[in-house]
Amino acid sequence: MARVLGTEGWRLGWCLFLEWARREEEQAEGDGVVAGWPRRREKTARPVASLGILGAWLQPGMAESTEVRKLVYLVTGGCGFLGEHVVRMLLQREPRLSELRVFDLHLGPWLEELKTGPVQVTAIQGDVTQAHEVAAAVAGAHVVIHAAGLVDVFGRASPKTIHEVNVQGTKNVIEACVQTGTRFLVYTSSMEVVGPNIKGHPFYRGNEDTPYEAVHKHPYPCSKAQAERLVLEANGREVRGGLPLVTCALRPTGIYGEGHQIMRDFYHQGLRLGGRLFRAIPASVEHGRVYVGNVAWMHVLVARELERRAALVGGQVYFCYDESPYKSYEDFNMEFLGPCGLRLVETRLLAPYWLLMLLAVLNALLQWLLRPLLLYAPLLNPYTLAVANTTFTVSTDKAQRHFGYEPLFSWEDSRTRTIRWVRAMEGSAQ
Ligand SMILES: NC(=O)C1=CN([C@@H]2O[C@H](COP(=O)(O)OP(=O)(O)OC[C@H]3O[C@@H](n4cnc5c(N)ncnc54)[C@H](O)[C@@H]3O)[C@@H](O)[C@H]2O)C=CC1
Ligand SMILES: CC(C)CCC[C@@H](C)[C@H]1CC[C@H]2[C@@H]3[C@H](O)CC4=CC(=O)CC[C@]4(C)[C@H]3CC[C@]12C
Repeated sequence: MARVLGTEGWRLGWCLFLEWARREEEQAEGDGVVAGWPRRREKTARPVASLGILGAWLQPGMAESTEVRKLVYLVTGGCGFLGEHVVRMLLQREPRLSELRVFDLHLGPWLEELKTGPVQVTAIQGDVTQAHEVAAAVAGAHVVIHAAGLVDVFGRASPKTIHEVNVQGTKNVIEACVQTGTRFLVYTSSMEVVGPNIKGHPFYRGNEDTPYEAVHKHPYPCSKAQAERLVLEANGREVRGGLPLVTCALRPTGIYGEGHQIMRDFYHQGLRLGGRLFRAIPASVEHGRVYVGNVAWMHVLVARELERRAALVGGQVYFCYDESPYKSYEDFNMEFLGPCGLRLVETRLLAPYWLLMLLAVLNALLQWLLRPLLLYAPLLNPYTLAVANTTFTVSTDKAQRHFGYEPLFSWEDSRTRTIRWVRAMEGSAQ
């Protein structure tokens, strides 16, 4: 990551240093936001001041860097499936990072190994529904990537809890930015904000401007849609110090890759069924998927560009896309599970759609009946069946046009990495 300074590098380094010194000086004079960046907490406010003018170049691991490390990022939900990839991507690809705060309800042990590098990694165990915890974590951060959320379409959590985490949690993040002077906020939204809708209308290779009747009933897409609206409406609000908040929302389709719990579930189910999975969804139904590394990369890129291209990117939504092929949900999973020894058995004649819907409704009924005794939350319910059974794919270049996004991982890379991860799971069928 660190590059050796040549003549050009020194010139660039010197310019960056002057700009850094100017901002530090302005920050020391005023109480609040200066030149786009808010004041940092005292603990991290002047990490190099005592080392003198060349202090920044003398920090371990920074001596040869062309960039001055000065930015503080906060990732909420940083220990989740996507969050972990965002955290690792920031450490690898954001050379201006000085501190990375990882905020999550449940902290992962893997965070420990990240604490030895040049970036200060601060693990914060906290709850987004608690405004004071969020404000304390946000204070002094330059950029917030808000990926925390309750991803539940199986009826594990109550609609109230989903709303509290996804909507109230997002409100808390926005208010914390406003109160503390943090100017840049990236929200992890979802394709579910658009669809599939309850009428089962197809969305075929659509983009951000494709008209679609977005009607939600399920608590998860409802909450994501509300939270996304709050984030976009907050764009331009004045934050502490007088400068405007710049926000945007990324809408991934179905994310896959290392750490994907549902892929793990399908894999283990296949093993239990003697290496077989039974097709439930017609192969002709296309379901949009995107590799987690590319979703993380898009977050890192847009966060970087929010200041420079505030007028263009602020208040915008972007589908998260890459080169993953358009396939049905099950056929796509077989791209990884097939090479790991599972096969997809064709059962269309045995399991027509009406039968699947009947089973899904029965599951929902059982869930309701058993709720006082135990939590029954199978993958198949009327909502998941409708989502899996409705074509929903995106085709867009908006992120490429607005902030230069190109997938970092090719389809071949994404596939290879995911297969390697499945194979590494205990009890591989190979
Ligand atoms: N998995 C997918 O296919 C997609 C996910 N998304 C969105 O991406 C984001 C991340 O999702 P995943 O990584 O898949 O889910 P995940 O469940 O693996 O990660 C979410 C993280 O948020 C944390 N969290 C939950 N409640 C919290 C609270 N009250 N306070 C603090 N942290 C809390 C969890 O502990 C978890 O680490 C979510 O906002 C989700 O809506 C969007 C599109 C697709
Ligand atoms: C045999 C069954 C019919 C197959 C069930 C598969 C389902 C569990 C999954 C099919 C589509 C998935 C959803 C989709 O990828 C979009 C999503 C976006 C999000 O923001 C959160 C996750 C999810 C709702 C995802 C959940 C699992 C499926 C419903």
